[in-house]
Amino acid sequence: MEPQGKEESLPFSQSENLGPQLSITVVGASGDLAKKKIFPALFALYYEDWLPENFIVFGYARTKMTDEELRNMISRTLTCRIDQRENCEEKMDRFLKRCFYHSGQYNSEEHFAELNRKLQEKEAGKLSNRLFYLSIPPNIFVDVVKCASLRASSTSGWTRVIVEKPFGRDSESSGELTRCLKLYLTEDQIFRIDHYLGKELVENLSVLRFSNLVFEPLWSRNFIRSVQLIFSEDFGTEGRGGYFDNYGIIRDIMQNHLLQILALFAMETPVSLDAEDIRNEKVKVLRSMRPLQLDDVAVGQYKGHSKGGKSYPAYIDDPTVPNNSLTPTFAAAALFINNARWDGVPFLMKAGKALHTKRAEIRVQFRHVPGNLYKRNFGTDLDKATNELVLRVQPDEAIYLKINNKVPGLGMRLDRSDLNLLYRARYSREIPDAYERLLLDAVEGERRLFIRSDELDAAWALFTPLLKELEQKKIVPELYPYGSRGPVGAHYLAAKHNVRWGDLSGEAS
Ligand SMILES: NC(=O)C1=CN([C@@H]2O[C@H](COP(=O)(O)OP(=O)(O)OC[C@H]3O[C@@H](n4cnc5c(N)ncnc54)[C@H](OP(=O)(O)O)[C@@H]3O)[C@@H](O)[C@H]2O)C=CC1
Ligand SMILES: O=C1O[C@H](COP(=O)(O)O)[C@@H](O)[C@H](O)[C@H]1O
Repeated sequence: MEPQGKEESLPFSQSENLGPQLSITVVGASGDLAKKKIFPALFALYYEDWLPENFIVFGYARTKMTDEELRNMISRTLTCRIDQRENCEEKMDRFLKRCFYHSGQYNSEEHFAELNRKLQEKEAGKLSNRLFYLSIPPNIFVDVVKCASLRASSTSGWTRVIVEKPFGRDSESSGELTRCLKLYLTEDQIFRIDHYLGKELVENLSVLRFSNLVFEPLWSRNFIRSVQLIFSEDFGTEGRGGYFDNYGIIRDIMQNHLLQILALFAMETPVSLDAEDIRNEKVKVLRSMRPLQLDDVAVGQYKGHSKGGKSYPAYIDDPTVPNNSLTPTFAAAALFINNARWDGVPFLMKAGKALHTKRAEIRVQFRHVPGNLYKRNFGTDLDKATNELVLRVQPDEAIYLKINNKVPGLGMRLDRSDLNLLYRARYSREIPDAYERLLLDAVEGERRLFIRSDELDAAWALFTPLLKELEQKKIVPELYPYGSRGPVGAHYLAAKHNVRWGDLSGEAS
């Protein structure tokens, strides 16, 4: 049965926190992310009364649109977990009445001054906080931050800016972006989003470790043999090839999403749950990492493939991708943390597009049981008998622990079994989208799940030399068929570190 615990913080309507006016401006409102994620997340928060009673949303982009056209766009494209709920249409009508649009250029102070006038009109002289969500390509981040901060900042409350990734392509460009953003904003105003930090299972990682006696004592090189962070998508870069070719899978997924999970996983116990305490510990992990070498990685790129009468394109078939592109769509890497807790433990990362399945998970493989009394029951492959803790981030969120168990009956036959916490069986409530959690945190000024500039610097310091080497040496990625399990190089990499990929063991729960 689902637990009936009281929520720690209450929705606004229940806490009677009418508070100041909140004005959210989605810059790039005509774009893919705004339609797919941001407006649906705002509506879901509104539906569940998490937003203050007096909030408004402005869309801003170059595309000419009236308020009514923006509202039509939102309701037409809106698909979210609330869709089938009671009163959804009625609530949607009320939500849409709070949505407005202003068309302008991204580098025009005058256009942001016009936006400011419209915002002031709606805010009607009340104490107002303003949140800007930069859902635009990175080359215009600084223009927008400049214009918005000079011409459309709140004069009575706070002004915060959510910045989407990518935060640069390497240490240098990321440092330059940070320097330029800080000409107009303080670090406290910048909310760098990594939506993986807003995923339920990623947030739960610390709860699992720090509030269960059975896990924390095992969380070190003494008991853990390897940690695997796995991201796979069963579709290619369709429609985003132009962006992707300039970044590649290491920048798109590893340097941010997987590395953030690694830092959370491996950090020492923070002094408190305060954002700065947590981020201090994450930075220490990132700074303790062994520099990445070329032989710590395997890269791949998908090629065309036909299956069941259907043909799937190669990466380079995308018209926006040059046909001699060496950009990896798959990478596996072995990372090490040079500290007392993790010395010698491989943290294996694997990320790929156009693979056989869509999945994101954290797999913790434990060491062999020393002097295992039941050794002979496992045959020659003792690796098959090690415990493994799996946090399946998506799809179908779950936490399960692989254990050895006696098959009931006479005699002594052992079996691999799971202690399984499957979220959909345990909790009847829906899991909020990561963007809902992160938007709400930004509104509430909770920075725990956002990336601080020193974390970003440390993340780029780790990956930049490797990325440069791959590019300078023109390393040719190993081709793998669309829809396959990826290049064989990933297996050699794991084998070099004496481990196997848990997701390919055929035992995934
Ligand atoms: N889409 C996704 O799934 C994800 C996106 N992101 C990041 O979020 C941000 C937004 O992504 P997404 O919505 O896909 O981006 P889009 O390419 O859809 O761009 C968003 C809007 O920005 C404007 N725009 C696009 N290209 C240019 C340009 N060259 N110069 C000026 N304005 C431009 C367009 O609005 P108009 O022409 O009306 O001004 C467009 O509607 C990006 O930084 C992206 O990397 C991050 C994770 C996932
Ligand atoms: O940041 C990104 O994430 C998406 C995957 O996000 P998910 O929440 O759907 O798992 C990925 O497709 C995209 O390439 C990348 O930029």
